[in-house]
Amino acid sequence: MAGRTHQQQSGPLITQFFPPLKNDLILRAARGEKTERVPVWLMRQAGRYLPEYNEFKKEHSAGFFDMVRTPSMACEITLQPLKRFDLDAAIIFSDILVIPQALGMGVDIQEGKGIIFDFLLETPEDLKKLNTVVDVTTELHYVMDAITLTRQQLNGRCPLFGFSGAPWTLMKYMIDGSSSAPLPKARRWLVQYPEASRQLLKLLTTKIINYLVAQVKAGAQILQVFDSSAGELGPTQFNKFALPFLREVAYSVKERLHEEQIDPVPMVVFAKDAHFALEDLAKSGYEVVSIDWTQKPAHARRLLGSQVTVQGNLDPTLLYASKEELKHAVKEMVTKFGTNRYIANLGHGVSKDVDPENVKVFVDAVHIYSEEINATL
Ligand SMILES: Cc1c2[nH]c(c1CCC(=O)O)Cc1[nH]c(c(CCC(=O)O)c1C)Cc1[nH]c(c(CCC(=O)O)c1C)Cc1[nH]c(c(C)c1CCC(=O)O)C2
Repeated sequence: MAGRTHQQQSGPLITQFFPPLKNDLILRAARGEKTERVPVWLMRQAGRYLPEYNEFKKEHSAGFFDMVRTPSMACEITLQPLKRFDLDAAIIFSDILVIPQALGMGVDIQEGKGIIFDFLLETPEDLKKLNTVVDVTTELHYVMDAITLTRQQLNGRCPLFGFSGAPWTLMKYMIDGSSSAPLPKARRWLVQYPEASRQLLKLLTTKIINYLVAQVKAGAQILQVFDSSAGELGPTQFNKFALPFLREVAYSVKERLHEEQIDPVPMVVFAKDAHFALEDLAKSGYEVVSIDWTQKPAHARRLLGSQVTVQGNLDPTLLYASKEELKHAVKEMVTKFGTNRYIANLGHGVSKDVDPENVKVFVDAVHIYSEEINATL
């Protein structure tokens, strides 16, 4: 499968050729095709639980966003977990907060302090502070450069994920400043300022679409949209303020790629804790629905139907269990989901103090058990 893609470089489209793909398991699983084993990757597979990540950061005296903004560094960190584990996908090292940054909200991430914004959106008046005309494809060019470089360095080993935060989750961070704000003002905005909320969500949706299309042009082979704060909304608010924008992202990205004669890529939606939304998510234009660990595999499958692939959902804390317990949990997970239309992952990201050896046990166990199950079919 030769990976042909186009890359926009401040002018006409140029056609780029990347090394042929040797492992397309995840793309096949996303499209609903049979796979000889279940593909596996982990959210936050590059990061602080890897000693080589911490060493790299120290050696270069680099802050998190320095590394994100330097393509050679982002590329090296993206590849770190692939040197240790038999993963079936890479995900570009970056963050969902680059979009608020492009809109003019400075954000930093500091050890021990978490996320720090220069300012937050307090009232609709503050929307005037945003750089609404920004072209994210030029402003975030470093992400596209990192994707192109990483795709070359991967040398066809496995597909590369591009990603973005979802409109609601980005709105939530731009108003509340973190995932654990004591007084959730973002939800209050939806009630008090529904029109301004829609205006902000619409703005984010437009930027996200442009950003995801640019990532595909740069070489991303599959995309994930993180709606990590979806579960904070009840079903009514989710249907009004999250789902329509998630749908627009999926349909518009596909339409834009089609218009520009670029091959479509599978899209994954991760709406964390949105139990009530599974049936709607299955019809929202994404090929894959990623679920968190609080959902029962068989029940989730039933609600999602047979037209989408499921991704997930091991409880991330099981990476602290003994190797035997972990293997048992993986076996149970793969057995319950079955080996068709399934991508194994955690139900959320890897925590920073997990033993990398257990990540290896997780990845290998998915491969071993899914091959065993397939052999009996
Ligand atoms: C909500 C969210 C963010 N970022 C992201 C989400 C959605 C997924 C989720 O819910 O976890 C997504 C994200 N963040 C990161 C990636 C890289 C790709 C990957 O390996 O999955 C991805 C896909 C790297 C990162 N993003 C971050 C790190 C740690 C940075 C460091 O080295 O200090 C990494 C590796 C920082 C980050 N960035 C964000 C948070 C809450 C934090 C932690 C802040 C803290 O507690 O210090 C925002």
